[in-house]
Amino acid sequence: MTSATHARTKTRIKICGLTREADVDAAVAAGADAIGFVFYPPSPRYVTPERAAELVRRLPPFVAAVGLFVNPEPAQVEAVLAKVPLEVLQFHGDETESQCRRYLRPYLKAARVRPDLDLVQYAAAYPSARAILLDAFVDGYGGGGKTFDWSLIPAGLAQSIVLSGGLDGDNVAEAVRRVRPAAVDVSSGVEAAKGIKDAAKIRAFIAAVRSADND
Ligand SMILES: O=C(O)c1ccccc1N[C@@H]1O[C@H](COP(=O)(O)O)[C@@H](O)[C@H]1O
Repeated sequence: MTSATHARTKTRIKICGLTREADVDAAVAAGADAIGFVFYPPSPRYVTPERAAELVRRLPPFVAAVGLFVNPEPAQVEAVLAKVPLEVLQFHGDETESQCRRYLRPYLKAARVRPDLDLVQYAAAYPSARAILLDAFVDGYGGGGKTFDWSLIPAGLAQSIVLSGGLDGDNVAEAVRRVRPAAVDVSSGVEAAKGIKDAAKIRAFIAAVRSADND
């Protein structure tokens, strides 16, 4: 690197929907920045607070635990927070800003992207969000392994972007080069089956992000 070139800020990487010790260990070993636990009971990746607490204990310092919720009752979030030391909350449903910020934790607000969604207006409704997580619109709220048209992402959103939706080891480098998100989030694209991660796919995903960071 010459004095005229600058290293890019590295794209943060979240691996979501973990249910097994081996998958947590694989994600950490591969260099994930954050691990996500799904507290949405209809999801095949759902974990109980007790199970998530066991898995979080394996995390080294500075790997963040993220809790994913869809339209939760406050009592559900409080019950999880009483048992699981989560650094960040992820709201993937139709929660309002005041519903997201009542827990006094950094949070990501998911936008389910489709052509008729005004993302600038959407992001403006969540000024307290740490980032807006962009996911494809799918039935059932998320985790569907579906990409969306990245050209729908406007420049100059007020918050940082976490890009998700159908990312995998084959497409994430292009996604990072085109969107330059603050972070990427993946579930289906690093799985052998729903809720069962594949260590080789996790490694390939993270290597692809890092190669794009260096372009
Ligand atoms: O993973 C789930 O089961 C899930 C359920 C409900 C809402 C969101 C969910 N996952 C999140 O969806 C996006 C995209 O995931 P994928 O990579 O396309 O499978 C991601 O942010 C997951 O955290």
